[in-house]
Amino acid sequence: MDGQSVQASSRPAGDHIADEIYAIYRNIAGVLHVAPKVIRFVVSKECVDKKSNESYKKYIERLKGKEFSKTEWKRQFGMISEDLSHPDDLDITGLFCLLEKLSRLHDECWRSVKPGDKKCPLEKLSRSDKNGLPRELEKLLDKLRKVKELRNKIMHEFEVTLAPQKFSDLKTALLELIEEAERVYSLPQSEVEDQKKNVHDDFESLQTPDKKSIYHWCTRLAMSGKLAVKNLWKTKLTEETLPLDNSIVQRPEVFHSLDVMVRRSRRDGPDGHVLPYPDIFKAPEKAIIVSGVAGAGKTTLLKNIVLQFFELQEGNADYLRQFNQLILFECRDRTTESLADVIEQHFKDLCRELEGKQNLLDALFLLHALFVIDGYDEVNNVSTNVVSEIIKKTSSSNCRVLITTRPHSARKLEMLLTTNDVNSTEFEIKPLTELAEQLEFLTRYEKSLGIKQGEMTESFKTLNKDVRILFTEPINLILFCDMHKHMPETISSWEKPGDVATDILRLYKKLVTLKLADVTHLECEVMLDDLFVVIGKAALEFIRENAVTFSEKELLQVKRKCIPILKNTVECSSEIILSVVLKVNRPLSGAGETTYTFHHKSIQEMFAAEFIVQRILEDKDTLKSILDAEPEEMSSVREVLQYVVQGLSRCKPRLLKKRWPELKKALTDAGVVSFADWQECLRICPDVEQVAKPAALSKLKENKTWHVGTGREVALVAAMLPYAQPDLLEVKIKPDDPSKRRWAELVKRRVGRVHLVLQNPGGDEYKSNDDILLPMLGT
Ligand SMILES: Nc1ncnc2c1ncn2[C@@H]1O[C@H](COP(=O)(O)OP(=O)(O)OP(=O)(O)O)[C@@H](O)[C@H]1O
Repeated sequence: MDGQSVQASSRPAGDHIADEIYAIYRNIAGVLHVAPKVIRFVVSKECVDKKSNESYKKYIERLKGKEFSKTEWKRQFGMISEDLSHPDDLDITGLFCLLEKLSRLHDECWRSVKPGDKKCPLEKLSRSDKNGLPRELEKLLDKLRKVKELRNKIMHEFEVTLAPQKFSDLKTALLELIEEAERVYSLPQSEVEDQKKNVHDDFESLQTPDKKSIYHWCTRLAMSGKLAVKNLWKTKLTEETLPLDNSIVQRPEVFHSLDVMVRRSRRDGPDGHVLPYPDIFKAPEKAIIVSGVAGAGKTTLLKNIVLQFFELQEGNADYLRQFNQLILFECRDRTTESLADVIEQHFKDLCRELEGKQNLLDALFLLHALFVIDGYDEVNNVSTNVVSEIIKKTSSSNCRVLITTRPHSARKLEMLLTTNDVNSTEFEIKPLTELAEQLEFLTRYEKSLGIKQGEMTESFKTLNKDVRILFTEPINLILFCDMHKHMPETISSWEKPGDVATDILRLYKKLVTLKLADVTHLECEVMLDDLFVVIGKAALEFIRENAVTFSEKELLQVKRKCIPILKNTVECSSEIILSVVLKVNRPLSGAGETTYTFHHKSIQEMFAAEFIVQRILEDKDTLKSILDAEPEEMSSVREVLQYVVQGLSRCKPRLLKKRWPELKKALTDAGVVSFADWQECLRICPDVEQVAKPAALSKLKENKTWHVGTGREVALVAAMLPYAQPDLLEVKIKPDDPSKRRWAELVKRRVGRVHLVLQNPGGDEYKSNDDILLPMLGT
């Protein structure tokens, strides 16, 4: 439903609108209320052998003579929850799925029983139809399909939603369905007449819209809901301000269409199946989790999906047609207390009407709405209630949830969904590992930022492969744009990945210095270091509480701490510094107070890490006292600790060695335990042997065969081999993928065989691949 009003031709506009409203009301109530009633009746006839309190799962298991595992059930009956025993909560799609699967299963039952051989579990359901012939369900399913198709058109295409003719089409389709059911199930004439009469009565009662009915509110939403939400979000999401120099780009212009990998279970990691991101909506599950490391592009993906929802045109973003309303909520929000408040932000005008808020909420859950929730890893005491409310209500509605999270909170999220009986599938954002993808990504920004064509991409190509593996996440590519703009000379000096992170903080200092130079001639270097410590400390305090937004009041406290440092420089105000480091955030919903954030959470984490590194360098306090975190706060500082390890390894490797037991304990307390966790650490600290060791040992514990498929994995395995050797090492790579240095390290460190499969690029099957083969000579 598009939510646009079609203009009247010759009649007064008021009349025409009223006609439209009536038509929408009837159509919606028809598909949401009357049609499911009729289909439920048919389903009840198919299920005469099911005991009334028996769940469909138990019933099907009884017929099949075997139990379903959770995953099997999820795969085959995604829409039907495991303990559902009555179809009241199912809409037309769910009912269709149930009837289709059950009828096929019943046919299977009859086929598997030879006459006189064994007892058929179906005692009441008859195999013959009214004419004594073997029952044939295809025609019934066709009639049902017709109803389902009508429903889809009414719910998804606004021109159809307001077409009066569809109301009578629906009635005809339902009456035909009843007649077909009469034949298949040999129904007595009186029962058929009763059913038909009910349909007539229901359609009659819908002739006069009832303003108190929930379908009236569904109609209101269909008329103006989408437009209201579009007005709320479109301008706010269309532009994107880049982290450091506040350049503005148009989001749709720079959007790089990301791929995702399906994750069957958290333990096994992605199953290697790569899909374009729109395919996530093909999953049958109600909840879609999109996970990805810091800066992988989760929020950006959501924002683009929201924008595309408002621009639905023929052939574009078809995957969003299944939804007719969209609600966006950010877990970092610390002021919106309930789902009703979220609804009010989205539909201000409608909510002004009496009982509007509650009615809209109920109507939304009847319609096919998509709840888009960003950043579950950032959930706080307030937003957790809103998220729980959405998930609870989703379980018994037609809505779906799309929710993003960093990987470490995915397990908690999955549990929240499972306990609320909402099934889910997780998709992990695929890192941009290929040079071609990275260049394509940068080219868009080059164009949007007005940089000479090829200038930035050429500079990127000069990076050695070892450094390039750091740029597999969008946030790092964005920071590369900043580096290219402000400190192009440093790019050529990068030899190792660790060189890059320090330069990001240097870049901030340079930008603040430039700003300060406008107002003072004083030497700022020491002062800047002190200010960065104050800001880093504040960054850490907020992260500990899982807060990425600060209120005006909280910002004031930081400013106060800056004042003594700035005491001699009258002209320098703390505002100048903070304006470079922080960005002003008007709440996306337009309601509530203005807040402040770092340009990106990763940058907040880098600042916090820098503060910790400086404190460790003083070598006075324990890490525990520097972190000052409660046990339950430790998981929030996980990425910060990784940056600390990286920073220390670069500036004082000996100190890192000395403080490693403390750091390792802190990392473990922060939840770094499995191989996947250590691997993530190793991505940020690729040359740190202290990290490589636990990564290697945990990997070996999980698997004795190691697979290597990308240049990034070559580096990872090369770092781990000194500490553990797998039984089998299978390398399947494109010859140009790995860095020469990392590949040579891998070959040298491997004790035992390497099973190597080289995937030469198409058209170059006879490539010599000397770079890969040379290090292997003599091994
Ligand atoms: N698909 C994309 N196309 C273009 N730019 C992107 C894309 N994804 C991310 N970016 C850029 O990278 C930055 C970081 O991405 P984003 O904030 O979406 O990451 P995230 O995964 O949500 O990170 P976090 O977990 O730290 O919140 C964005 O501000 C945007 O500039």
